[in-house]
Amino acid sequence: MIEATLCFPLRDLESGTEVLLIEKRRGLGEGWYNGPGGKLETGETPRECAVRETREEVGLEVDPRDLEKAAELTFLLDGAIHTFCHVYRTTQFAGEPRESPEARPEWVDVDDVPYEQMWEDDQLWLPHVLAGETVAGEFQFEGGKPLDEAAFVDHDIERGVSFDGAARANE
Ligand SMILES: CNc1ncnc2c1ncn2[C@@H]1O[C@H](COP(=O)(O)OP(=O)(O)OP(=O)(O)O)[C@@H](O)[C@H]1O
Repeated sequence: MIEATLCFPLRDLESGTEVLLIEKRRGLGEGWYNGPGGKLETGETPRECAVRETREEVGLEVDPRDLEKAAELTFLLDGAIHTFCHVYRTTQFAGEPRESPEARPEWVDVDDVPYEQMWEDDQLWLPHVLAGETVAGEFQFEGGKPLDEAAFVDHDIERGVSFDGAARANE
């Protein structure tokens, strides 16, 4: 099983709230929009991973204490867990987004997210994350690897879940 993270930086403008998305340039989900994120390295906590991936992919500095846990997503492929993903949002960050070999960053209005150019499951959970809610979701794909060519067949979503238990403070 792959353990991964996604981080959604948010900023308030007079025109509304914007989220920093990336257009992924290589690897899983290439060509699609997503948040900065990726797989945990050995010995790394999910928060540390989200901080590192946000720095590496778009050049923003985030303090792990400013990351708010927003979702836990389980992606199943042909009945087995393929990826478990920790999702964070933050309104606190330093620096200006810059391009990297992995990603092209783009601020988009939260009401204008390009769901048709994203993973099919994103439209089911990301609106809640962007609205400040918490989500636990399970998403089933079928048809063999790679995951981004498999068919999305079923899902189960719980909203308003708590991730704040003391034992989970580092997640
Ligand atoms: C199935 N539906 C999905 N919906 C939304 N997001 C999804 C996702 N499935 C995977 N993700 C995310 O996609 C990133 C890939 O991780 P990432 O390490 O960049 O993968 P990639 O294969 O490019 O590997 P390397 O760059 O070699 O590490 C990682 O944040 C992961 O949480």
